Amino acid sequence: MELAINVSDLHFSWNKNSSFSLSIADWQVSRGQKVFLYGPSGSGKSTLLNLLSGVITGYTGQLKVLDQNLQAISGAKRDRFRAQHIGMIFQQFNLLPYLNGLQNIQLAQHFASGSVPASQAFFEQICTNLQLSKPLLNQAAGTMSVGQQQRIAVARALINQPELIIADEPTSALDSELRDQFIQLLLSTASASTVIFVSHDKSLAEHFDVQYDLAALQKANKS
Ligand SMILES: Nc1ncnc2c1ncn2[C@@H]1O[C@H](COP(=O)(O)OP(=O)(O)OP(=O)(O)O)[C@@H](O)[C@H]1O
Repeated sequence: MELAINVSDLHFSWNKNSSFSLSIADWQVSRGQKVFLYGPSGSGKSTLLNLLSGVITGYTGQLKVLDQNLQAISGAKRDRFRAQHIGMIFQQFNLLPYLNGLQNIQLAQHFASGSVPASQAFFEQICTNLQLSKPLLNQAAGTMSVGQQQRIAVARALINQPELIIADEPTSALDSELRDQFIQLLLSTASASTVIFVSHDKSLAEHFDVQYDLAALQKANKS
């Protein structure tokens, strides 16, 4: 079984005085698996995602993401690895408001320079799946509705065909019907990728292959 994520004896604290620490003794995610990760506020979901994407380091134990030990390489290499292999979707989408939809998507391609550029056919497939019309691609992101921004953010995360997609509470601004539609859209467009999707909302778990409660994952490992 090829692994996308392989964790053993992972331990992380923000600093010596921090009351919070994240410890996972053993956790594996296979390539292509669609994973739902939930847990209450403050349980460490964003901290774990930041470790998985190499945004933070300074942990002890083993953490391999797509067979790469992100702590063993330089910050610049980590940034390049993230741009080329990981697509990220955040709660606030992080689009640049003065750029249009297309330019926001192209930014991801710019940062991933060195990887094979997406073909026009793949770009068009993403636009069709995510219902991104030409007028929307030409519209400034700052003037888009939340749902439109979200679809642009997904296109940006998928355009480099990353092996791993990390989504941190990307549905919190949507009502429940749009939430389900959004997840189906994301999972069908990212069918070849491993997806780690984080939310407080357990009712979304049914869309995924496997679900983890982060608090239980930590406790189970301690017992
Ligand atoms: N940069 C930081 N420096 C120090 N402590 C931090 C930092 N970021 C987060 N923490 C602490 O780490 C703990 C876990 O936070 P984290 O954001 O990972 O939780 P979460 O499960 O994602 O929460 P939420 O669902 O509310 O977003 C919290 O106690 C938080 O205060």
